[in-house]
Amino acid sequence: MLAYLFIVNPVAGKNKGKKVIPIIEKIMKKEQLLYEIILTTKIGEAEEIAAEAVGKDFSTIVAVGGDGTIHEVLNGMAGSDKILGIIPAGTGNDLGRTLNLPKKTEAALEMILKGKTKEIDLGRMRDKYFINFASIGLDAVIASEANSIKKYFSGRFAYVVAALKGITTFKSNKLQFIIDDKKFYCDVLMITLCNGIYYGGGMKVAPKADLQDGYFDICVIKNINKLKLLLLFPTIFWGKHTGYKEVDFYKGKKVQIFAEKPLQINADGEITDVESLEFEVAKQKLKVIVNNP
Ligand SMILES: Nc1ncnc2c1ncn2[C@@H]1O[C@H](COP(=O)(O)OP(=O)(O)OP(=O)(O)O)[C@@H](O)[C@H]1O
Repeated sequence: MLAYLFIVNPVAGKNKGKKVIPIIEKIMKKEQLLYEIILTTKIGEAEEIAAEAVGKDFSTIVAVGGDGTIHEVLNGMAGSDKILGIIPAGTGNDLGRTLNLPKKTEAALEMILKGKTKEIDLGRMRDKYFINFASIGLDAVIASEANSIKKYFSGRFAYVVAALKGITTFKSNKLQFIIDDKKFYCDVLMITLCNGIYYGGGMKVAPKADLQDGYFDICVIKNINKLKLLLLFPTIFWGKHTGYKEVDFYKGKKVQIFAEKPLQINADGEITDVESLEFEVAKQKLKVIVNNP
């Protein structure tokens, strides 16, 4: 049976989530397809709804919202054979940018109904998955600040405001990290494990990242003085930070990070505190509906 479950975050994208519901209903009724729409009422609920849907007769689970909603939905369905559809309705929509998904709801839904899929890697840290990226350091601090102000500003602008605050106040971390079997020790501002290319509302952090290659593209920004950092940071929007000598790139399937003090993690834009920092590319991929498989 070809049935669709739409998990809608009504408050995503400054309430854009709520506005797309009539469009979904109109098209699904016109096409006479079986569907259900469930609205989330609180943080974390999309994961519970998706996990329940895995045991039901839905072929496709559609996340309607931003990167945070997609992150929650995929955590509920990872490891199952269900297909993930995405209707971008967030402020940043960084995964949609990497996947080149249509921004208009009608076009995104049309693509979902065509149902062409791509098998995409997932990152895993203990029992949690991420699809776009996970990062520690300056970025997690900036993202946490951006999350609190993005009710007032657009995704990219909120990130820039938060970045200016973070850059001027942040202190680097001396840490050891191991990528597969190779050990590194340095004073870092941030480490980002990228599956997708973009984050932070369109920053091209890992221009060569490939969602299907089975590897993280790991971007390490070492400690530099604040003035140089102010110059470097905006270049990430165009992927031009790759030319700085303080920026290193690696590829790896497993990454461990050992820090002197506990760090926050930013996974797909959601901030969490964790004790153990161990990441790996998950064994099982996720089928995601795209325009051009
Ligand atoms: N009914 C709700 N009320 C308040 N928050 C909710 C509700 N449903 C979901 N959320 C939370 O809203 C947060 C933001 O969602 P999401 O990331 O999808 O949108 P966004 O922030 O606008 O987009 P993006 O992450 O692409 O910038 C998520 O952490 C999610 O858990």
